[in-house]
Amino acid sequence: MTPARRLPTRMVAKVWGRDHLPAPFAAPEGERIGEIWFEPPPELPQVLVKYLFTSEKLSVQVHPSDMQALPGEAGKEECWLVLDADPDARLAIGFEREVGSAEIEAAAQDGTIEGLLTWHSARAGDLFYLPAGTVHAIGPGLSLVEVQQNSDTTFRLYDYGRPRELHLERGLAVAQGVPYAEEHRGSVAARGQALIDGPHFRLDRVEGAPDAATHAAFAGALLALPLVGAVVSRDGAARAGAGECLYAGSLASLDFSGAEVTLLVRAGQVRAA
Ligand SMILES: O=P(O)(O)OC[C@H]1O[C@](O)(CO)[C@@H](O)[C@@H]1O
Repeated sequence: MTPARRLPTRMVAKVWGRDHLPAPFAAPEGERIGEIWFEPPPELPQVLVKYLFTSEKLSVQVHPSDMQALPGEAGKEECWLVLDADPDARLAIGFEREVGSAEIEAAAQDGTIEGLLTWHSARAGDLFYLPAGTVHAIGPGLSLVEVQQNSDTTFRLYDYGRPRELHLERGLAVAQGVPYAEEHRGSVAARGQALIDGPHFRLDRVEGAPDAATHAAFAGALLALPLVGAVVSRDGAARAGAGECLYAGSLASLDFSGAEVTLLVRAGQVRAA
């Protein structure tokens, strides 16, 4: 088993990102940072974890499943755990009513697609799981952790006239014109510790040290992201504080005595095609 180590981060500038990030993050002078990625380690290549910080809307977009992805691409299911939200922050997931492909296409072209989507209010602790094919957009004023399949395959349907590439044809081929299923929405208050146990990844939120059930659920390779406090490897070689991410070969190799709130992530049972 390779020793635990802190993962390198990658800051990604986005038109919808922020000039000023909440502590402990800091955007380089003059850069509008939207995403902070933790580079997936070779021992756990299936999942990618990012922080997202918005000041404007993301594109209206959709991702393919593994089955729909072309060679060289990967499917992308994702979930969002909201960390902080402006009082009026919202995100769009799914349609208000069933819509056909022709209607989605026309609405993407004339910009009315925003009005066809369901805009959900978002507060700290809210949780949203997005199966592939779910049309979505994240609104301004949100800080969240995104756990996703390790894939960068995004099809933009509409981008508010911003000069970025659209992928209408491929997006329409995978977009599901249906309302968002309520079962995919949750919260820390309602779900407690085990937040998502899906085909592609598992996400837990642990306060203090993990209990026996969590140890059983995280027997193999995992990522530990402290939100409050710090996690260290028992050999003392690696440490992560808030805003950082540790890779470890097993949960048992980590010491949580300085941890207050930590996210744990591991791969699910389905391997990318
Ligand atoms: O195309 P945009 O608006 O930059 O959004 C892309 C981003 O949206 C997300 O898919 C979240 O919905 C991120 O994983 C991705 O990097």
